[in-house]
Amino acid sequence: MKPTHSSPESILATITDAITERVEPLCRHFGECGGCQLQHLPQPSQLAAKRATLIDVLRRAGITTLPEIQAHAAEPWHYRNRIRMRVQGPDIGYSRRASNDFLPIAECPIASPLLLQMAMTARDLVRSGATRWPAETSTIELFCDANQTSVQLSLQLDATVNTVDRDAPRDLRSLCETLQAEHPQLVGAGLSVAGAPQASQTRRVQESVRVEIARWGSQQLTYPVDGRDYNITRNAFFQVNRFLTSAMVELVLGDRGGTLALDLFAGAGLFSVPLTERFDQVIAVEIGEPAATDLAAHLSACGPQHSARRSTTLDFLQKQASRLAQTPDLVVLDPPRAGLGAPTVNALSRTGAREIVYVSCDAGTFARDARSLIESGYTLTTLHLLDLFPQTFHTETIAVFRR
Ligand SMILES: C[S@@+](CC[C@H](N)C(=O)[O-])C[C@H]1O[C@@H](n2cnc3c(N)ncnc32)[C@H](O)[C@@H]1O
Repeated sequence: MKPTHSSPESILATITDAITERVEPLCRHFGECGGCQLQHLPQPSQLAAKRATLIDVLRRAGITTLPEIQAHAAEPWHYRNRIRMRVQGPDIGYSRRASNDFLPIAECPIASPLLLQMAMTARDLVRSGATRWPAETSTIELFCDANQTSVQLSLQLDATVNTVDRDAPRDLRSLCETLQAEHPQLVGAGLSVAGAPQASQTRRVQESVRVEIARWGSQQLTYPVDGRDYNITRNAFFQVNRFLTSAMVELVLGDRGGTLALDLFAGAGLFSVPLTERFDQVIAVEIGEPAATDLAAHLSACGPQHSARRSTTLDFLQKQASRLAQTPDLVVLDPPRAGLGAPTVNALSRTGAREIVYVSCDAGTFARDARSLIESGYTLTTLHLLDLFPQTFHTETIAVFRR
């Protein structure tokens, strides 16, 4: 196998340089801001570039026989249901491109319009002295449902549990009440500081360890997808593109059904819940909190035959999967960017699963894992490319493997 020398991002940069069709970027911050890389290309060219990158990355991993790549795209602007911004003084912004320097921003056309408006309102309220950020606020995160009916606010402080300002909970309440008067969609908020990670946690989970020190309002919002209501706790993972969530569920489900399905890296259960309508038994595995608690609540409402396990995928596969009553008909995998890695692929293939649906947000680790799955006897039968992150170089794939 030829080693991969270039990252998918650098391959994509080379491909976009070769595309001659250009459009005027919509955002005044484009070029300076680290968030978007592709606003100068029309969406079909962005998709073409992502398709070429995917093929290239798979080829470099030694996978040359590919099914036809089926592309899926939706509205390329205002799609993000979650934005995470930096706070500096009264201002809100992102990081400058290729730098950690702060860039104050006044617009973000990939964000849900309501979330951007709320961020700007909060900034203006603080600027005017009507309220203030809790001392040491470094990050603001806003999360809404697809229809922008409810919003959760998270503030993160650059402090520890021991150094946090005693007025911080009161400042949070004042900020939320003032903001809610302008935007009644605000349903809840939380204030957190970085917590010490535990040695047993994976890198992805360690990054997100937060200790919540104050709360306001409710802790969840209801996120309807295809007529199913998901109750999502403020900081739990949820797919970020509000226009493509339903398409993702449809692609993962297809016309699948059977006796046993495993949903690994299950989050709050976006795929697990509809799988319970098609399979006699669903076992869903998630390690991160608060997603694991949301998952357990969602699955317990689906019937006693279905279960949520709070575990890493690898631990589950190595310690519990051998005790399964039957071979899984289906395994759904949706890992973070780090992908699976060899130990997980090996443990997975020992389950004998007949079909694997692998949802990936990183072409490089997907290509590595796809090669390992093929070497362990699976065939890549279907490949979808979703434009989940328009205007950026990020790719999302859904791949089906069978044996
Ligand atoms: C990309 S998200 C997918 C979630 C879910 N499938 C969805 O669509 O909402 C990945 C999830 O895997 C969880 N996770 C990260 N590392 C894990 C591990 N080693 N074992 C199990 N879950 C893990 C994260 O907390 C996160 O909820």
